[in-house]
Amino acid sequence: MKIALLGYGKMGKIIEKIALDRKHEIVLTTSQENLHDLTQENLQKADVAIEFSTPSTVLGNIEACFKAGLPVVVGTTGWHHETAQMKEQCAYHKGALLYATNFSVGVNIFFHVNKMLAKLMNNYPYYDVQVEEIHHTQKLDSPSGTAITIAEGIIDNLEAKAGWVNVLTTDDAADDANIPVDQLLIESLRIENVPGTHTVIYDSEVDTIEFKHTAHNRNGFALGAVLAAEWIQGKKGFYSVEDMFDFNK
Ligand SMILES: NC(=O)C1=CN([C@@H]2O[C@H](COP(=O)(O)OP(=O)(O)OC[C@H]3O[C@@H](n4cnc5c(N)ncnc54)[C@H](OP(=O)(O)O)[C@@H]3O)[C@@H](O)[C@H]2O)C=CC1
Ligand SMILES: O=C(O)C1=N[C@H](C(=O)O)C[C@H](O)C1
Repeated sequence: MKIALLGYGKMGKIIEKIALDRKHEIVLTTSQENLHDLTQENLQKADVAIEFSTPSTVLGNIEACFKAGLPVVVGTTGWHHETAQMKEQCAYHKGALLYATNFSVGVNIFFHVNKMLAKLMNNYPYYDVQVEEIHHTQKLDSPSGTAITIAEGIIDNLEAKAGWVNVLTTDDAADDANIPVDQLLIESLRIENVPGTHTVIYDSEVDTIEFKHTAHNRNGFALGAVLAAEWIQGKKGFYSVEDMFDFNK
């Protein structure tokens, strides 16, 4: 498979290595330095694009792929409020897009169990719940896309919570005193070199239940993105990673 890497930073470089190990070819890489290479002609040399850039550049890159008729796998986070618009664009261009806030198998298992746990916790209303995410200090968006997916999984399944609010803190003690009880707190912490840690915390007066995923490195995210690029070949439509990792089977 011929791959265009849109965004060639921490993730783009690991994706390149894994793609080459899986016998794929990289025909285009783009970063801020060579944006002039992002032409229809260059995109059309690829079978698929893998997009890991920035929240402010992702939408333009997706549209460029749609216009070039190129399927695109999107890992960039921080654009969840534009999902409906991108779905419309995808349909208009008869494009193919697969998006995940997190491509690792472990986190996708976590997403699945998180929903089951939230449903169960309706029976135990004396537990309050919050989400904590920790990432490296270069991260541009907060909360993380993964934390938003976790929060949505809780809100859709736990009657006590109707929405989420984010607090970005520098220490480990977010002041949640002013947060309405029907809102789910997502606490974001930024600590050097942390690839991504997410914890769902159910707390009562007598105990605490913690459900936690810790990424040891970025390889799991990158492998999932390459698997998604293989999966989307020959497909049309707007997909989420749940279509690829179907845990309901
Ligand atoms: N879904 C998932 O599983 C995961 C998602 N992510 C997300 O992926 C994104 C990228 O993460 P990461 O690689 O760590 O970030 P980096 O900052 O390391 O890399 C971002 C890259 O995007 C490049 N870039 C900037 N503008 C453009 C543009 N217009 N077109 C193409 N590339 C551009 C930057 O170029 P330059 O170097 O010149 O500045 C840089 O190479 C983030 O949104 C992050 O949250 C991260 C890990 C896993
Ligand atoms: O920026 C990152 O690094 C990561 N971003 C994704 C997110 O926002 O959830 C996925 C992963 O946690 C790493």
